[in-house]
Amino acid sequence: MPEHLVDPDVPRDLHAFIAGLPKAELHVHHVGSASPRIVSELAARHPDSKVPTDPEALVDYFQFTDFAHFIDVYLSVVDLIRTPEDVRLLTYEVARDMARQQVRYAELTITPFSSTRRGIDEGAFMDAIEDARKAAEAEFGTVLRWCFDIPGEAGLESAEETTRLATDDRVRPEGLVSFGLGGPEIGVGRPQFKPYFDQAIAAGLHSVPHAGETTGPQTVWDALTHLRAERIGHGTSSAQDPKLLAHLAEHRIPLEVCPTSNIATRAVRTLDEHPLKEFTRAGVLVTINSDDPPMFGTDLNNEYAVAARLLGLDERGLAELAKNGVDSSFLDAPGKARIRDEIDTYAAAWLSS
Ligand SMILES: Nc1ncnc2c1ncn2[C@@H]1O[C@H](CCC(=O)c2cccc(C(=O)O)c2)[C@@H](O)[C@H]1O
Ligand SMILES: [Zn+2]
Repeated sequence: MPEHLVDPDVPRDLHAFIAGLPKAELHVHHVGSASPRIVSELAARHPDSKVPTDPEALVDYFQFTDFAHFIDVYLSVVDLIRTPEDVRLLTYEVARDMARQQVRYAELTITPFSSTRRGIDEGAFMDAIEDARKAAEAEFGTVLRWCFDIPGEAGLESAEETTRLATDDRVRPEGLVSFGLGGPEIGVGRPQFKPYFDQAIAAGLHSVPHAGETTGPQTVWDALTHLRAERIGHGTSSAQDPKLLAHLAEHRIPLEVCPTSNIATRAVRTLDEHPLKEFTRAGVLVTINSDDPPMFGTDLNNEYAVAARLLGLDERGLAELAKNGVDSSFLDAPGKARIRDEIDTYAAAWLSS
């Protein structure tokens, strides 16, 4: 593990336990998962870009003054992905990084609109991700599924296009399981996306919008009411509304919590102010995720270490947290049972050694 990711407040032993713990990741962005090596490789291929080619310089480049700055930088990395081969390489390498962290199953959020509008052919794009998905499963044993998200700030044209790509049987990829909405929330109300989510849900997709990351709890209510959200991306500001917390707990709507992301984008001031503990205290089902790990200088294992510290968890608690991820996923029942068993077997062996 990189030394900067060893939380001194978490015992070394617990870090080691997390590193080997089988996990599911439910909230992680495709382009946002590009490792510094991949980003610098792509930046070198496309020297007209403002993205640094030196991995050291990337660390500074990935320091964000606020959420809008983060999205600017994010889009400069999106600009580096220009060919179906870039897409395939990125997807395959992301799966390799996941496998190293014992991620058995991941729902990867992809924004196909951003690629098709930049000129990548839609059929070639779908072939590239599917090809990488199959290779990753065969070679690394990591099962990937897709969430296609609308980049809300790009307007209803992006909603229209994303919905078409997600629902047209001639283009939608086999691995697609869910439909999302990302990007800035301020000035991008959730209700306007209802018709698109209705279509996606009618086509069999699960609804997983981002909400309450950079705006208040009303956005989470809107995602539940208008977009029929089955899980909430972040949902951070839900902590401000006890009725909402009770609703999420009662209806077992999981939150996809990404603690380090919230600090890096300055959605939350410090980790100690992060509401994760308030969520669990209110009985809300939480899952732990990494969002855009290299951009936020983190990885999924580190997010589990952060959660262990914020929630005061030991090995048993961490195993339960990993099972929350599995239970909240859109994997089929036998697949869920298999990973749950693996977690139990791993934890039992660890605790008896
Ligand atoms: N923490 C996050 N919270 C929210 N979203 C996050 C997070 N991390 C990553 N994203 C991704 O950022 C994209 C934003 C893309 C976007 O806004 C945009 C606007 C105008 C034009 C274009 C374009 O492509 O031309 C794109 C989202 O779709 C989402 O997948
Ligand atoms: Zn996200």
